[in-house]
Amino acid sequence: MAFFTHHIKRSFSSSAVRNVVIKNVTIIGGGQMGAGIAQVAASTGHSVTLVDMTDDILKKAMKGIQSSLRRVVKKTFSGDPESGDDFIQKVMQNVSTSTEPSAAIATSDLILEAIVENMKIKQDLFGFLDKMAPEHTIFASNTSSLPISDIASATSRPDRCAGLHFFNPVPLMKLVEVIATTSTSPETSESLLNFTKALGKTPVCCKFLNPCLFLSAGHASKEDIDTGMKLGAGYPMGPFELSDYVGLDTIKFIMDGGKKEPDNPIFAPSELLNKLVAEGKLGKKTLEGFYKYNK
Ligand SMILES: CC(=O)CC(=O)SCCNC(=O)CCNC(=O)[C@H](O)C(C)(C)COP(=O)(O)OP(=O)(O)OC[C@H]1O[C@@H](n2cnc3c(N)ncnc32)[C@H](O)[C@@H]1OP(=O)(O)O
Ligand SMILES: NC(=O)C1=CN([C@@H]2O[C@H](COP(=O)(O)OP(=O)(O)OC[C@H]3O[C@@H](n4cnc5c(N)ncnc54)[C@H](O)[C@@H]3O)[C@@H](O)[C@H]2O)C=CC1
Repeated sequence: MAFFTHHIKRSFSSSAVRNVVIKNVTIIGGGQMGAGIAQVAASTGHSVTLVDMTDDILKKAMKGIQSSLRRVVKKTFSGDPESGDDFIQKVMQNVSTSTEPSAAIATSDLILEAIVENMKIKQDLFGFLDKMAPEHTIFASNTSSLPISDIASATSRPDRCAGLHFFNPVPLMKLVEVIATTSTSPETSESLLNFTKALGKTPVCCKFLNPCLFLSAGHASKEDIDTGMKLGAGYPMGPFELSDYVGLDTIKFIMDGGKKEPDNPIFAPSELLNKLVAEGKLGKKTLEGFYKYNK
């Protein structure tokens, strides 16, 4: 089990002299995390633009948001389905989508990146956004494992860059890490902290499992490990189920990122994980990973 040590957690002063009140949010990357964050931000009255590479991806993201909202509304508006439908409609009106983000960026208070877990691609994106965004705009990354300071180094505004690390599934998980680098200004941290609270979330720390370590060491089958962690440790999912849920490509990016710590067994390469990713078996999203899933 490894903690995300790249992420420097801090306590933030509540006496910031001035900060940006985040109202307009552009989210780059409409995959499972970006769509979930868009849903929560829109549900709490923020104006959201969700950006991805194709209209098809964005259509799928909007469909996902709508069906997740239906699940939420079933509980929060039980007994009053009409109000539930109204709520969904209002939330959906708060989200627009685009493959060409320049107009949204020009009015954004926050640009939150939730694209593929790759440093070069994230740096390229941040460098590009830096040229287009207004001066006050804060940049945040949802990265699982990459150092925020390296991503921020692609911009001319490291004081307005930070990590904002949500957990999957975003609509249900209360945790968010607000990650300040040594360059992040207190005002930026304060703004993000206030934004996080406005979303109804709480900043706490997170932990992560490398299940392949246990499997390759021959300790047990994946089924037994998952059962043990659920029944014995009280986890809602075992590590293999959770890895499939997160996405094995994302898990591999995280593990590969650990190469900087070659002596740390947590990041030991896993032949099984590499094989599954090479075969396109990325977990739940491709209907096969460690386990097989029905549509
Ligand atoms: C990689 C990183 O950088 C960091 C990370 O995110 S690590 C991942 C962190 N996430 C976790 O640890 C998740 C662990 N898993 C869980 O908490 C649960 O298994 C789970 C909430 C995902 C699913 O719960 P479950 O009981 O197995 O399944 P299910 O019955 O489908 O869902 C439970 C409830 O949640 C709701 N739900 C599940 N997913 C939802 C979603 N995306 N949106 C809205 N509601 C959802 C369901 O509607 C259901 O509601 P009811 O109780 O009213 O029926
Ligand atoms: N999956 C998880 O459980 C968690 C993931 N994260 C992090 O969130 C980020 C996104 O992860 P997921 O949503 O799971 O990935 P995903 O694969 O579901 O979605 C990524 C999306 O980004 C899009 N994209 C890639 N490059 C782009 C670009 N240059 N411009 C616009 N869109 C682009 C892709 O088309 C895709 O739709 C990663 O950094 C990941 O490490 C953080 C917490 C949990």
